[in-house]
Amino acid sequence: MAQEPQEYIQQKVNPILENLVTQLLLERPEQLAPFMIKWLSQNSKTPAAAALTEGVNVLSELKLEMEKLQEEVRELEAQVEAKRGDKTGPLTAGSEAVDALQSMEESEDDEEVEDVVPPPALTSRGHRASVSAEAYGQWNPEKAFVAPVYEKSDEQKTRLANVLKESFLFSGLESPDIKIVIDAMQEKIVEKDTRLINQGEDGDCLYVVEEGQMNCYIRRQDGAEDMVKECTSGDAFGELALLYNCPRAASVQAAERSVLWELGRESFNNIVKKAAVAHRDQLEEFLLKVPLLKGMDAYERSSLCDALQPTSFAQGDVIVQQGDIGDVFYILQDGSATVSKVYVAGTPAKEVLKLGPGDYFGELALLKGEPRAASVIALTECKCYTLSRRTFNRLLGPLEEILRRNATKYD
Ligand SMILES: Nc1ncnc2c1ncn2[C@@H]1O[C@@H]2COP(=O)(O)O[C@H]2[C@H]1O
Repeated sequence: MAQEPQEYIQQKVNPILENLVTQLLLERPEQLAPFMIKWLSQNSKTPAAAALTEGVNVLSELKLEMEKLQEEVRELEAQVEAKRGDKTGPLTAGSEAVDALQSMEESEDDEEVEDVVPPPALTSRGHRASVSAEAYGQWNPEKAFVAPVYEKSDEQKTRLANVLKESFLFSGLESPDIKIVIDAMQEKIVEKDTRLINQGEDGDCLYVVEEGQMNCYIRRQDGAEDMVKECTSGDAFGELALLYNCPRAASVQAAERSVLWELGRESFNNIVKKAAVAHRDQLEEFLLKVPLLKGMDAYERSSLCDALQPTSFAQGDVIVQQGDIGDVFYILQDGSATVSKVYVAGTPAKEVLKLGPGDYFGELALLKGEPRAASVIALTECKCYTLSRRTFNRLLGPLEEILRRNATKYD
C-alpha cells in the first residue's frame, strides 16, 4: 500500500518546508533562491528533502552569474588600483595592496558554487535558537564540540549503558562515543500522566526509557488523539525533532511512573545524528521495496531502519542450519540463497525455495519457538539485514499474522 498523499505531505514534506520557512524568517536573506538551494542541498539527507532538491538545475545558472559577478569585482578592483596608482605611484611586488589582491583572487579561485551565498548576519529575529543553531553552523567556523558531563554514580552508569545497548538509535555507536553519551545524559523521573512532549512544539532533547511506559499520541483533525506507540524499556522518543529539525510530531505522556534518560540536541547532533540519519536514509529506500513491510507506516519503517544490522555472507555459507536454535530474522538485501530441507533423516536435502533481494527468512523459529525448520545457503555473496528475537517481536509483532500466513509458501 503506497503512502497516502496527505500522510506523505504531513510526514515528509511539511517538516522540511516548515524548517526552511523558519530559516528564511530568521535569516531574511536578500537573495532567496541561492539561500534556499544551499539550505536544501545541505539538509538533503532525508529522502524527502532529496526529492525536493531534485531537478534544481538553477545551480549552473547561479554559477554563471557568480562568474559574471567575479569578473565585475575584478574590473572594479583594477579601477581602484589604477586610481591608487595615480596617487601613490606604481605598486611594488611586495606591497600590501598586491598581497591583499592576490589573496583575494586566490580565495576566489578556490570558491566552489556552494560558497556563493554570503554568510548571513547572525541576528536572530526569532526565539527558535535551537532550530537556527545548526543552520548558522553551516556558515560559522565549526567550534569543537564539548559534551556536557552530568555526574552519575557507577550504578547509574551501568543502568544507562544497559539501556543504550537495547536502544536502536544508540546501539551502533562505538564505545568512546557511548561513554560521552552516557556522561551527557540526565536521569529524569516522570510521574503517571505527565505530558512530557506536546505535538507541534519545538524540541530540544530526546529521551530513552529505562523503566515504565510512555505513550505517544497524534492529534486528529477533529482534535481527538490516537495513541500511536507505547515506548517501554530501551525505546527512544523525541528523536524526530532532532533528526529532522521539525516540530514535535506527536505528544508523549507517561502511562505510569517512568525512569527516563534525557539527551540534549547538541550532544545528539554531534555524536549520534549523523550515523542515525545516514543509516535511516540508506535503508528506508530498500525497505520500501520489501513486500512484507508494505503495510508499515513511515514511522514504523524508520524505527525498523534503526534496528536492522547489516551482515554479509560468502557464497556457499550456511546462513541458517536446519535443527539449530534460531534467534535471528533476516532480510536479504542483495544476492541469492537457497532454502533446503531434509524431510527424512539420512536422506538428501531438497530445495524448497530460492530467495532473492527483498525476501526474508528465519522467521519460523522466532514465531513458533521451534528449531530451524530448513537450511538457508548463500548461492552468491549475500548481504542481509538482521533483527534479533527481541527486536523482531517489538517491531514486526504487528506483522505476525502476515508472517504466519506467508509461511504456507514452505509447504
Ligand atoms: N507514529 C508516530 N509518528 C510520529 N512520532 C511518533 C510516532 N510514534 C512515536 N512517535 C514519537 O513521538 C515523538 C514526539 O516528538 P518527536 O517528533 O521529536 O519524536 C516523536 C517520536 O519519537
